[in-house]
Amino acid sequence: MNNRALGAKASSTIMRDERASLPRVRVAVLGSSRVGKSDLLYRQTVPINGTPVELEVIDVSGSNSDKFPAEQIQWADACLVVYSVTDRSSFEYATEVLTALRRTPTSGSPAHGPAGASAPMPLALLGNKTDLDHLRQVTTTDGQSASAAHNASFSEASVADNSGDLYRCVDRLLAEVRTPLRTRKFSVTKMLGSLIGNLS
Ligand SMILES: Nc1nc2c(ncn2[C@@H]2O[C@H](COP(=O)(O)OP(=O)(O)OP(=O)(O)O)[C@@H](O)[C@H]2O)c(=O)[nH]1
Repeated sequence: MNNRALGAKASSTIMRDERASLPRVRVAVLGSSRVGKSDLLYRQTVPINGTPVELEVIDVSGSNSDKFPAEQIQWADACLVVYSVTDRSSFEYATEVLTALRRTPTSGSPAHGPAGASAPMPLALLGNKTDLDHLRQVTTTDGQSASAAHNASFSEASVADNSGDLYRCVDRLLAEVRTPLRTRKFSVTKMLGSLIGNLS
């Protein structure tokens, strides 16, 4: 193995080790077929309320996109429900999913604190494919009303355009996820820094 390969291996090990110790936040993506879910999926380290967490955005619809994945959302810390603004039936399915999610008791997933101390699951509704405005079957007002009725945040985006709307939508959703306490580390450096700061 040459130095470059060794270096790459070492840094990937460090990244893996760092990631392994981070609290994990999982966002479940739900929605009908062909609404654009696969472009939404990612995994990366992000800060939530100042704490770095390992964020996973995962499609839980599986092969049968029109069946409510009750079991798969049990581990989720937040849900992102997606429809296409060009497909009325995908919007209707999204509103059914929001209703079902609001009825589903939240589990004791790490980001929601100890089991039993359940807070409402943070939900976001996302209308995708706004670049196809001429084919619209769902108005912005429809989306806003449905999200307000289910206490979900609302965004529209063109995921294909990669305009940053998606990240703003996920950011808003994450702001509602309580910071996981499970593996938060006590920072001696920070504590010393603030002590010295207070003394000087
Ligand atoms: N015009 C446009 N097309 C999009 C956009 N997002 C996704 N698509 C297209 O929509 C089609 C379906 O996207 P997918 O990501 O496969 O949809 P999905 O929801 O994962 O579909 P399933 O795997 O069947 O559940 C693809 O051809 C995408 O290229 C968008 O913002 N605008």
